[in-house]
Amino acid sequence: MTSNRSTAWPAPAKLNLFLHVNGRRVDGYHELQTLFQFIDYCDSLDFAVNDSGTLTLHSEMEAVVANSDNLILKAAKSLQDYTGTHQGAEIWLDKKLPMGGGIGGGSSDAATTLVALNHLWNTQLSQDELAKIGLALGADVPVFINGLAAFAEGVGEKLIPVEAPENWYLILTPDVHVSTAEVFNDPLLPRDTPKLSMDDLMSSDWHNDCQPRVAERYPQVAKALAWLIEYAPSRMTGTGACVFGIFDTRQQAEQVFAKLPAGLCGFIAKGTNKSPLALRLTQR
Ligand SMILES: C[C@@](CO)(OP(=O)(O)O)[C@H](O)COP(=O)(O)OP(=O)(O)OC[C@H]1O[C@@H](n2ccc(N)nc2=O)[C@H](O)[C@@H]1O
Ligand SMILES: Nc1ncnc2c1ncn2[C@@H]1O[C@H](COP(=O)(O)OP(=O)(O)O)[C@@H](O)[C@H]1O
Repeated sequence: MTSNRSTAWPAPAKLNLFLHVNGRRVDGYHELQTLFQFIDYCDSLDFAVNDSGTLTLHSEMEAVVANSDNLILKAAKSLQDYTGTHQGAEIWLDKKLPMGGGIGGGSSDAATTLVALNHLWNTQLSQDELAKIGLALGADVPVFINGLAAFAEGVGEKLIPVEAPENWYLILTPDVHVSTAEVFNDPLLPRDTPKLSMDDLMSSDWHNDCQPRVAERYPQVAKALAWLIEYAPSRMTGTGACVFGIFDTRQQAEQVFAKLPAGLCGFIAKGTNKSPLALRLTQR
């Protein structure tokens, strides 16, 4: 083990408690309104800083995604380029979050890399500067950098912190990869949900406009939702494929989890309005 290894930087997952599609911009991107909340289910990253400037990543996910395509190395390189630092890092990723399921693991890994290396390299960028670098890597990176549950607008970059109920969730992970681009290119995707104002945020009808089309095209998602909805209010997160059921207590979530039939997989997590990454920073 390298002696200067800084360990256990969390990269939490997120849920989109709702995802409303309000319109389509001329550049083809969609105007969204969404409510991001973190859950206490995380990837974990270790970092060892070096003076040679080299960036290396150790991860079992290399079998699925080449290291050169990994958002962790892209984030570290972006921070080097932006700050001009000559420092590098050896990075270890313990991957727990299912990939491509709409819970934001890649974006969260990128955000944790930016926040941790800004700290360990002492490059002293502000949160806003880190969020700007992060946005170029993915629309969901800024919320992970800010570390607070947020109402988001635009393509997800305009963030207003909110206190959402910190429920317990049973999250089901259908074994299917849903392409975000494919969902947004679907001619039948509803794109006309009226915009909410902050005042009616908590009292309005929360839904996910992508859910009906994804459920229709992916029977595994439809099956997970059909089962879960029998026990709790349930929705899809992001563009899928994961779906979550909402519970008041861990015990209620566990009772339903115990009934999970063969062929469905999932996990239990607690919603949290302050990211475990933000908590890690304050503990330093
Ligand atoms: C919609 C969200 C909600 O959290 O879905 P999930 O990725 O979490 O499922 C995200 O903001 C997704 O953001 P991000 O993950 O950066 O999207 P990308 O993969 O870059 O988008 C792939 C493609 O989807 C389309 N796209 C994406 C976001 C958006 N607001 N409008 C779009 O039309 C674009 O064609 C884009 O090229
Ligand atoms: N560190 C990473 N973790 C997860 N996915 C990554 C990572 N780096 C690059 N990717 C790529 O990003 C894609 C989307 O990842 P992820 O964030 O898990 O999905 P989603 O945005 O649907 O939650 C993956 O399928 C993978 O190709």
